[in-house]
Amino acid sequence: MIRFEHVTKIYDQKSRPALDGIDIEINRGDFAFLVGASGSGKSTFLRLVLREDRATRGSVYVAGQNVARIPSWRVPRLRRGIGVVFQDFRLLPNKDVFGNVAFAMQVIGKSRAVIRETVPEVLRTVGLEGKGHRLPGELSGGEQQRVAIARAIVNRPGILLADEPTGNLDPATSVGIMNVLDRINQNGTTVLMATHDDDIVNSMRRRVIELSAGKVIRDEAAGEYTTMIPVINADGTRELQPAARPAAQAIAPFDTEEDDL
Ligand SMILES: Nc1ncnc2c1ncn2[C@@H]1O[C@H](COP(=O)(O)OP(=O)(O)OP(=O)(O)O)[C@@H](O)[C@H]1O
Repeated sequence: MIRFEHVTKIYDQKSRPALDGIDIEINRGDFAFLVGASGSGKSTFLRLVLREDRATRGSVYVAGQNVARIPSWRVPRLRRGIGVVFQDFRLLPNKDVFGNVAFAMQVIGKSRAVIRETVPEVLRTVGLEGKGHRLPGELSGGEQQRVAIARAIVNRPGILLADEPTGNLDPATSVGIMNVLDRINQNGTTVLMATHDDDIVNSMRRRVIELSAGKVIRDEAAGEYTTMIPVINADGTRELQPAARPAAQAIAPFDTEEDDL
C-alpha cells in the first residue's frame, strides 16, 4: 500500500538528510506505528506519502503508483485516498460536528442525500452519535479528535495517516482514540500512526517502525517502544536511558473503553 525504495530527503545541503535511504513496505490492512525522537523524520515520511514534498532520491509508491510521477492536477485524487489526522484536530470552529464531517464530502461533490446518510453512520463509528449539532468548542479534546477522525474516514480512504493523534490528550482519552483507530483498521483501512507515546505503542503491540536520524533502526511485527531520556552521570558524561514510568501514568488495557461506542 505504501512502499519506500531507497528514499532520501534532503531539505538543506548543510544538514544531515531528514530521511536517509529508507526501504520500507506497509501492506494493505496493516497497522503500523512510526516512532522515533523529535527530528527523526516521522513527519517528513508522512509528507512524502501525501506528496506534500518530494523525495530527493529514491521512489515513494502509494497504492502502486509512484507519487513523483503523478501530475500535479492528479495529486488531489491521490490525497482523496488518504485520510489524515493531526495532533491539533484542525476542525472548522464555526461549523458543527456534522458540518465539519460533511464538508469533506461537499468539497468532492457528494450529493446532499449521500451526505445526510453517510455522516451519521461515520459519527456512530467514532462514538459521536447524537453530537452532530455541537460546535467544536463545546467538545472535549477526545471528542474533537473523534470528529477529526470521522472527517478523515468519511470518504472511505484506503489509508489513514495519523500524526501524533493522541499528543494533546490524556492517557484515558487516548485509549478511546486508539480503539477508534483499531476499529477503522479492522474494517480494512491501512493505518500509519506517528507517535512519541510509548504507553500507547506498548499496549497495542502492532508493527513498530523506528526512525533515528532519518534511518530505519527497527521494524518489528508486534513491537514495543521505549522512549529514551538523556541522563547526566556523576562524572558529567551524558547517556540515553529508558524513561522511568511512574505507575500513575500507566494506562488501562485496550478492552476498557473510554465510553461505549
Ligand atoms: N521544511 C523543512 N526545512 C528544513 N528542514 C526541515 C524541514 N522539515 C523538517 N526538517 C528537518 O528534517 C528533520 C526531520 O524532521 P521531521 O519533522 O520529519 O521529524 P519528526 O520525527 O516528525 O519530529 P517531531 O516528532 O518533532 O515532529 C529535522 O532535522 C528537521 O529539522
